[in-house]
Amino acid sequence: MTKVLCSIRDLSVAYPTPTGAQHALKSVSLDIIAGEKLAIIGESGSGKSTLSLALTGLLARQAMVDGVMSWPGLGSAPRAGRDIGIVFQDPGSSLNPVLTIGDQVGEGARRHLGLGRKAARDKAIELLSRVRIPQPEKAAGAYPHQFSGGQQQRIAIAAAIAAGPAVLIADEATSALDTIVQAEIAALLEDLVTNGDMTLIFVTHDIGLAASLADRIAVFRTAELVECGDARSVVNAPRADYTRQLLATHIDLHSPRLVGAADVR
Ligand SMILES: Nc1ncnc2c1ncn2[C@@H]1O[C@H](COP(=O)(O)OP(=O)(O)OP(=O)(O)O)[C@@H](O)[C@H]1O
Ligand code: NI
Repeated sequence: MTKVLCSIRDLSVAYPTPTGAQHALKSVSLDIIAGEKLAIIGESGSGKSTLSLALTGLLARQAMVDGVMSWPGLGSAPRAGRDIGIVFQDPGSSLNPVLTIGDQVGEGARRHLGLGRKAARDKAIELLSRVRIPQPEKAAGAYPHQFSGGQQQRIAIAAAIAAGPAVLIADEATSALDTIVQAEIAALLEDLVTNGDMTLIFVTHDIGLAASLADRIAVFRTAELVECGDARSVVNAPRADYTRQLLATHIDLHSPRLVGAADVR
């Protein structure tokens, strides 16, 4: 049975600009199902990050918000860091260069789960091993610059899931990485969700990556949700012209991956 984790109805978000309010989301309605992997795709500026921030409760102060967002699956709005974790494109911006990664990963567990120093460190080591950082005990004492970009992103993911959130949002979390590392991070996210009873919201430009990872795909264009459905149907039988265009562009660029991932014939 499907359980609705979050129900979004007629959500609009606008930002003030010198020429008046500009919509980043326009009357978006969407249900997020508990335990699903939902990909949010669309071109730059379509509102994907605005939706991530609205879900996390981290919208900019000047954002004007209308509509309803309810969390029947949680009972109340999620607390950022506790019930909902988020990782961004650039792990450098979420990791503090002067703190050991053990301290950073353990921080969420200390703050939200009330663990003491020693327990938080043990938890950090467990999480680092879960995101497959080699030699996690040793790694816990090291600083971010001692790791590659892909490893830093794994560390940021470990920190985001430290408090055991129900939802993890990965906002272009793989975009800055090369293709192989990108695929590894996507596989890690998939594994964490499958084995961790978590809902994954995966924001990307890349319909191929969305098709290979997600159960459902929501397609955004200029602040509007143009279609949302089962990943296979969105890829094999898109309803919106815009989705067809995205697929056509993708097939030009990377047809083998998309074909392999989604059985497009
Ligand atoms: N804090 C802000 N203040 C003003 N305008 C903003 C703010 N954040 C986003 N916008 C505007 O809202 C629109 C949607 O932005 P958003 O970041 O949600 O898009 P996106 O789909 O995530 O794009 P990208 O793929 O480039 O990350 C854009 O026109 C953007 O310029
Ligand atoms: Ni974005």
